Amino acid sequence: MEVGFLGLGIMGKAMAINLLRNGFMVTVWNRTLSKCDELVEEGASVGETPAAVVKKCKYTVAMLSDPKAALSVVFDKDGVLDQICEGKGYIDMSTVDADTSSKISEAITKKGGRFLEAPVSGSKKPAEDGQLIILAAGEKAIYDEVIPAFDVLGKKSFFLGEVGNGARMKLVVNMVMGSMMNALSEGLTLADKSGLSQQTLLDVMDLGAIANPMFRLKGPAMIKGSYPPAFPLKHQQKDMRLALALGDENAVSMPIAAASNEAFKKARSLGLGDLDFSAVHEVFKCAGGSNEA
Ligand SMILES: NC(=O)C1=CN([C@@H]2O[C@H](COP(=O)(O)OP(=O)(O)OC[C@H]3O[C@@H](n4cnc5c(N)ncnc54)[C@H](OP(=O)(O)O)[C@@H]3O)[C@@H](O)[C@H]2O)C=CC1
Ligand SMILES: O=CCCC(=O)O
Repeated sequence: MEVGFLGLGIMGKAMAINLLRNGFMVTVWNRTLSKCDELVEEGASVGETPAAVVKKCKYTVAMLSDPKAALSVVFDKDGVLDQICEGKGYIDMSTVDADTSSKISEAITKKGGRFLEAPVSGSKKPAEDGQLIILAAGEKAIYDEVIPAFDVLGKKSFFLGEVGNGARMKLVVNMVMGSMMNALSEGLTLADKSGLSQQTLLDVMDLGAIANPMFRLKGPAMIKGSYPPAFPLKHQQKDMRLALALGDENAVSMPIAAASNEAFKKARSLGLGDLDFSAVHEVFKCAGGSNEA
């Protein structure tokens, strides 16, 4: 199967490499074109523009930072819309809101193309290992056709119905995850200020009902103040913002998510946006003071 891939950031690069290593022919494009070089070494071809990629491939996948990027790659000059037509499919795996996804879907289908949104749960390592969780929605026929690619990228795919449901599900999941990260940061800071060992706190939690892979993976690095980016904090704050907007639309009160969003915003204002989202811990350390050296 020949697949186009637009967006070679942390996630897109790992996903495109996985496709190449599993026998797919992949044509890549990235706004910063030099990022395509590593993919070429893995056997990819390069398209000069999103339109050139769509022209060449029956299916094109996008993995872009946010709604602005997702819209720009479709609607701008030399974008996806220039070449999308009957017989071609566009699969947007970026995390965006349902409105953005619907706008893209409408424009693609108006030109005879087919659209699937398919945001993912799972971060850099699951992307490298083909262990993502895929939250697809849109046209079922294209979903069925691209299952071989999803089977390479992920460990489980869900088809959630009409366009927008994949985006909504993804935002709810990340809203919970972001709030959990804030609770962990607060707990680590409280333990430290109370004279307790932060590592012992992690050990205790890992044996009980609130044990989870995220605390296990991120906790030890957070104690050390180390935040190499797997999921950039600026993207987590974007997801919190979009989840809060979904709450507004549905009159759902979300005080925990709102407080967490404030902490992520504060972290961005401290220049931590490109670090891992666990760097929100620094906000709590600043507010609470730290007994760590
Ligand atoms: N990292 C993670 O753990 C996860 C991320 N996600 C979601 O996946 C998406 C990608 O995340 P990730 O790979 O981490 O992000 P990165 O920041 O690493 O990569 C973002 C990508 O978007 C491109 N981009 C940004 N703005 C524009 C624009 N205006 N026009 C064209 N391209 C643009 C970047 O291009 P350039 O290289 O030129 O800057 C880059 O290819 C996001 O929606 C994120 O929320 C979902 C699950 C997990
Ligand atoms: O959107 C990012 C999700 C990160 C994760 O699921 O670990």
